[in-house]
Amino acid sequence: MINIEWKQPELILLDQTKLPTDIHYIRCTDWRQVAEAIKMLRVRGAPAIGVAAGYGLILAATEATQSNHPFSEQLSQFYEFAEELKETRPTAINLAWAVDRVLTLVKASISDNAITNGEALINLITKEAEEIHREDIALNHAMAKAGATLFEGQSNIRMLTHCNAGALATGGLGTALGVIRELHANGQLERVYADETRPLLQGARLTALELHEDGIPVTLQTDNMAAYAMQQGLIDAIIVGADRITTKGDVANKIGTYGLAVLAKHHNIPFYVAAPYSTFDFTLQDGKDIPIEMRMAEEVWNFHGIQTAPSDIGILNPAFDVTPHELVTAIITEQGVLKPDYEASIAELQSKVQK
Ligand SMILES: CSC[C@H]1O[C@H](OP(=O)(O)O)[C@H](O)[C@@H]1O
Repeated sequence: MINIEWKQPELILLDQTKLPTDIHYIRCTDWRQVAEAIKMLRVRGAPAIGVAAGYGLILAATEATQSNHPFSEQLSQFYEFAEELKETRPTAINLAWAVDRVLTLVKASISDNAITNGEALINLITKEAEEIHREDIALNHAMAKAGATLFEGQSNIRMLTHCNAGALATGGLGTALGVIRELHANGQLERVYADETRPLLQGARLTALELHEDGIPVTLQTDNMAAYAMQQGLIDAIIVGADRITTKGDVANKIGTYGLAVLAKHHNIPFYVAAPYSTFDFTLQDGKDIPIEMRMAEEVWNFHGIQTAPSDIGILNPAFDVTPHELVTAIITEQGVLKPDYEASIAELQSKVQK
């Protein structure tokens, strides 16, 4: 399954809301289609929405430069479109990171008079969007290798994961699932316990699908079974992805992650987070300041058209929660494994990736 593919002049996205039963691709020729796909989680996963947004900017620039207006006005229109794309989901920093990376390059090229027309603008954005995608694929492989170092000498590993941090959440192998794939390839993995991950079931629909297709033994459990699995001694380690990590190591990830981290502490089970450098928010120290996306109520009282609760009651539907750094055993990145003191190890990461 191809998750995201740029085929000039279209961005082809696998509609993940229809998995695991239907393979349906969306052919985006308008940046608004990309924005809708991100908002409705047709494409989802922190790195993947960054990659998709990068390609969405090509479509935005194409529309903005089709008018007969002066290039300066076309650029203003492009910047407006870019901001709308950036605002589709607030928590995953990779979306803003990708848009800002392209905009920074565009503005620098404009000020150097390196681009003076629509064609040059589109070519510049296309190259950068493709580079963001290529980079994410490479980062996933490096992260998988780095994560496997935490399990040297171990075998028959039983791993619990939450939501989907796999190929469907990235441009490549996956973050958490990239490490899982590496351990499987090394013959070290016994089984993965996948939380179904209510309300949108990314674990059941996506992670179980990815692992099953790869021949990796997977056991699906409802989210409220995770505590039982740990209490019964079925879990050796937990590995999850992330949507935003602060400079002191607080981690925003899919709702339910914080509860797993508390349980892991209680049961003395290592709790690992896997994320590329583009998931770190080097401007934010405290996890309580991470904006948490509150999603639509019907995602909780309804699933695929089946009503599962009264529709006129109060509904709480935060898409993410924040795990304090004290509960995180290690953070796996493409640059290596970060361990406490996270302020120091994340500062070292920042110096490596921003030099
Ligand atoms: C590779 S990390 C992906 C990260 O994004 C998911 O959220 P969503 O499905 O709402 O985009 C989840 O938090 C994953 O851990």
